[in-house]
Amino acid sequence: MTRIVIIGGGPAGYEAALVAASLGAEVTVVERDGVGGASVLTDCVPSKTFIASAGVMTNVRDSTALGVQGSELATVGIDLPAVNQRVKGLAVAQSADIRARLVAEGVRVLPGQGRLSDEVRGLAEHRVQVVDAVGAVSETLECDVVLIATGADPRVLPGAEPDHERILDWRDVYDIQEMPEHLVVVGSGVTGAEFASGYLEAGVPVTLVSSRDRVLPGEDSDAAEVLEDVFQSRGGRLERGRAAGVRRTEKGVVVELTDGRTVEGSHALMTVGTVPNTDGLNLERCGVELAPSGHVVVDRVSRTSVPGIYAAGDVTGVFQLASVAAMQGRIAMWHALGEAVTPIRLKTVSANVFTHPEIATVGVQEKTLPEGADIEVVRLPLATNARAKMADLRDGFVKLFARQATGVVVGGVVVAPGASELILPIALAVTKGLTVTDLAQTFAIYPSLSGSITEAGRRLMRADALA
Ligand SMILES: Cc1cc2nc3c(=O)[nH]c(=O)nc-3n(C[C@H](O)[C@H](O)[C@H](O)COP(=O)(O)OP(=O)(O)OC[C@H]3O[C@@H](n4cnc5c(N)ncnc54)[C@H](O)[C@@H]3O)c2cc1C
Ligand SMILES: NC(=O)c1ccc[n+]([C@@H]2O[C@H](COP(=O)([O-])OP(=O)(O)OC[C@H]3O[C@@H](n4cnc5c(N)ncnc54)[C@H](O)[C@@H]3O)[C@@H](O)[C@H]2O)c1
Repeated sequence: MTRIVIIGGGPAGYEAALVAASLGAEVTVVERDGVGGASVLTDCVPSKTFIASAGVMTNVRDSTALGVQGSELATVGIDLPAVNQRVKGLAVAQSADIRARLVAEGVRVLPGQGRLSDEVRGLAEHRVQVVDAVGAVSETLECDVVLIATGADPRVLPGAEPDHERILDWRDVYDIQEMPEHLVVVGSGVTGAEFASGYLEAGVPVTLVSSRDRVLPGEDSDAAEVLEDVFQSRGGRLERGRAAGVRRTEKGVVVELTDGRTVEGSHALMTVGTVPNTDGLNLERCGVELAPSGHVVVDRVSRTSVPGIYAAGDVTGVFQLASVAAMQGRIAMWHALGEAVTPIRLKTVSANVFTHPEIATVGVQEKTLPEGADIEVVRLPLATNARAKMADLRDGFVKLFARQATGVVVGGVVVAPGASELILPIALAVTKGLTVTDLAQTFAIYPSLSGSITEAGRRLMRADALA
């Protein structure tokens, strides 16, 4: 029986464990904080749960336009301790569910910090030590396959170290007892944009410090523009600049920018990226290659430079998404256990920014298209959609990319409330090589936002030259 040790129990680790167990391997997961990983306990699940509450505030605020009375923002508010309790309760419950599933499938779950302890490089067998809370080795596991799935932690900007009271990272926010009087979010990547949008929705004055020309530099620029416009129209403040440091004052915090300007607030939320968790794993000693960024280098079937050692998830820096982490983990196990496996296809990954409105993307994107590429683009503003008009939704659009010659759909962007749900037909088309005609001939519900997707297909459909 193949013996597998997985270090890290987040989506990469637990999904890999489920696959390996179903294929008859002997599987041990070593996890230092809790099954479900940062994804479930501190990052993805908690932030989306918080955003669910904040989003209700937006619905209330916007309902006046639909003729609803008594919905003035002054009369509603967020009960932060109740929201925090809900966030933490849900995370703990989900972690327990995943743990129970692993145990039911015969996976051994060991608490502790895992580290490789191969004494000689290149052996077919590997060793993993489990270190307990006081630093003692509680067990040494011998195995045929190791999966490194240790995730990533918040990057700390020197001079802006979180004090976890006023200078926060995104894992601290569920411990504060009162809503910030004025939140300064530093960093406008996906994490910064989501929290800035969420707190603004919840009624907190927010300043977003963005070191780039546009927030969300990795996203479609039209989508980022919509987001900036909505953020500012709702009272959010954008401050272009790079933070050099953050210091506490008597009343709150001062964010110092590199050009000498300052931004004051009651709290600062640091969202300046992540660092992979590779410290103390003995990777270099065992010959596992790391990129200059510190991420573990893997190929498309999650192999590292050492036979029998795989890596998956945020520690690899390949698209930091729970869905990608999980797929990399599964692929690693299919490969290690001799199953037929398709190498990961990153162009088919769909991703969503949970702001208001949401931004969902899949496939090729405009900014990465080479000059003169054989790609046609159509963009339909949400404001032209009948259902959107009924719900008074004005901000957003559907964008579709297709090959000119064949009509095959190769990418799309949806900016709308619920874009995370609306992207699926485009993702399916991209994954399965469906054409704009396939989309155009699909019945969408009338009236529905998804009608804009089939309409985009029709706009790109060409007359049949053979008709
Ligand atoms: C604020 C925020 C919101 C996000 N929202 C989304 C979202 O909506 N959708 C989405 O797809 N992605 C989201 N992400 C990204 C997503 O959380 C990550 O891509 C995902 O957690 C990666 O999973 P993972 O298994 O690689 O790592 P993790 O979930 O980080 O799990 C790794 C685990 O390994 C443990 N570990 C580390 N070192 C050791 C060791 N030596 N021994 C034992 N255990 C160890 C850690 O404690 C952790 O529990 C978000 C990220 C952030 C920061
Ligand atoms: N909805 C989701 O799926 C979701 C949500 C959150 C995060 N994530 C993923 O997690 C990963 C990390 O995201 P992130 O947003 O935490 O990190 P990031 O690295 O994507 O963004 C950090 C931002 O901070 C900026 N920055 C860095 N130093 C700065 C400074 N001194 N002053 C001002 N700005 C500064 C950078 O320019 C960058 O735009 C990403 O891959 C992201 O996709 C996904």
